[in-house]
This record gives sequence, structure tokens and C-alpha cells, in this order.
Amino acid sequence: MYELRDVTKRYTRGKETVDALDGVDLTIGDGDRLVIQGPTGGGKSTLLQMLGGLDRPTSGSVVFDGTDLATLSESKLTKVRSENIGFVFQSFNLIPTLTALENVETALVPLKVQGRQRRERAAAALESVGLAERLGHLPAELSGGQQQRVAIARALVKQPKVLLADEPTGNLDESMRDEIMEVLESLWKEHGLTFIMVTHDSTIAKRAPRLVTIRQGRITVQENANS
Ligand SMILES: Nc1ncnc2c1ncn2[C@@H]1O[C@H](COP(=O)(O)OP(=O)(O)OP(=O)(O)O)[C@@H](O)[C@H]1O
Repeated sequence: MYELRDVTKRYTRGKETVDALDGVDLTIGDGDRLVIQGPTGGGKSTLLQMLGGLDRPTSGSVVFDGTDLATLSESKLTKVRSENIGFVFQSFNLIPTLTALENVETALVPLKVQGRQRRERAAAALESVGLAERLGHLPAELSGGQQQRVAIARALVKQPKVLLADEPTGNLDESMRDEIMEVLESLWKEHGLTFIMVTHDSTIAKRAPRLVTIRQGRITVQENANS
């Protein structure tokens, strides 16, 4: 699915340069579940942005299903993203004036799914995260955990190949954290998704089959035989 070769991302601000990624090589297979951890500023979000085609490396290649995202035109990159990659962030990023159903429907607009089919798919996605009774609620009328479920439904409604999550439980208390992790893990199993998650949470990191640690832009990979 992913082949990253010698990926470098250099940020320059004035005279200062930071290598947020420094020669990263990483292979991720179809259906893998991978957790990325590391100290603050280590490069976790930058790596996730490369995988999601949200940014391009300074050098190196990020090959996704045979296509190098590093050299793709902006319009082709947008197409790859909207068809294949679902994102979940720490700050749920829901549109406050839209209902849960409408928020999920927004993910199907770029795919030109319209009308009744769009509503039905969005409703089914919300049902799969346990929110069948909350379709007409606005984000402000939902708990933090419920808002994150809406964001997960929005990421998954287009049936992406990959789900990328950046600290998806960072804004939640412990019980909601466990709840959201259960939802994500069961969706991963059910859909055969490739699931890549950034977390600071060592309990979650310990449960991951593959753990990537990133420090000063360099990665180490551990396989966890117990999970
Ligand atoms: N747009 C940018 N411009 C300049 N420097 C940046 C930019 N984005 C990130 N950096 C720098 O790149 C390095 C890696 O940042 P990144 O956000 O990937 O780290 P992180 O591991 O996700 O950190 P955190 O856990 O704090 O979110 C940091 O030193 C950061 O300051």
C-alpha cells in the first residue's frame, strides 16, 4: 500500500531549518494497523501529512498503491485523497451549523454521490458508529465522544482504503477514549482498512501490532507479537 523511501521534510523559517522528517523509509501493507508515537516536535504529524497527501516531502518518494504522491499534481492528489483516505483529527473539525447527518454527507460531495443515496449512506455510517438516534443533532448538542464518532463516520462513509487519525482521543476523557478506540478497532477489523494513528497515549501504543517511534525526524519500527 505505502512505500516511503528516503523521505525528508525540511522547514525553513528565516535562518533556521528543521528536518521534521530525516531520511524516513517505511513500508505499510494493506490492512496494517500502525501507531506512530514520539516526543512533541518529533515529526509525527508531518509523517501523517505525507501519508495523507496533505503535504509533499522536500525529497524522497511517498508511493501509495503505485503512485508517487510527492510528484502528483494538486488536482490528482485531491482526487486520491477524497477517494481513498479518511482523516480523523483531535479537534473533531465538524461544521457547527450542519447536523450530524449533513456533516457526514459532506464527505460524499466530492465523489458526486447525490440526493437520497447520499443521505442513506451517511445514515448507515452513523448507525455503524452507534449514532442512529442522533442524525438530526448539531455538533453542540452532542458529547465529545459522540462528535468524534460523527467525525469517524464522515471519514469512513466514502469507504476509504486508509484511515489516518491524529490523536483521535486527545480531547476525550478516559472512558470516552476507550469507547472511541473500540469503535476504531472494530471498524478496522470489519472493513479491512489500513489504519494509521498518531498518539501520545502509551496504553494505546502498547496495543498496536506495529509501533513507529519518531524522534527528530528519524523512525524506529517495533513489531508487537502479542497484539
Ligand atoms: N509549517 C511548519 N513550519 C515550520 N516548522 C514546522 C512546521 N510544521 C512543523 N514544523 C516543525 O517540524 C518539527 C516536527 O513537527 P510535527 O508537528 O510533525 O511534530 P509532532 O511530533 O507531531 O509534534 P506534537 O506531538 O507536538 O504534535 C517541529 O520541530 C516543528 O516545529
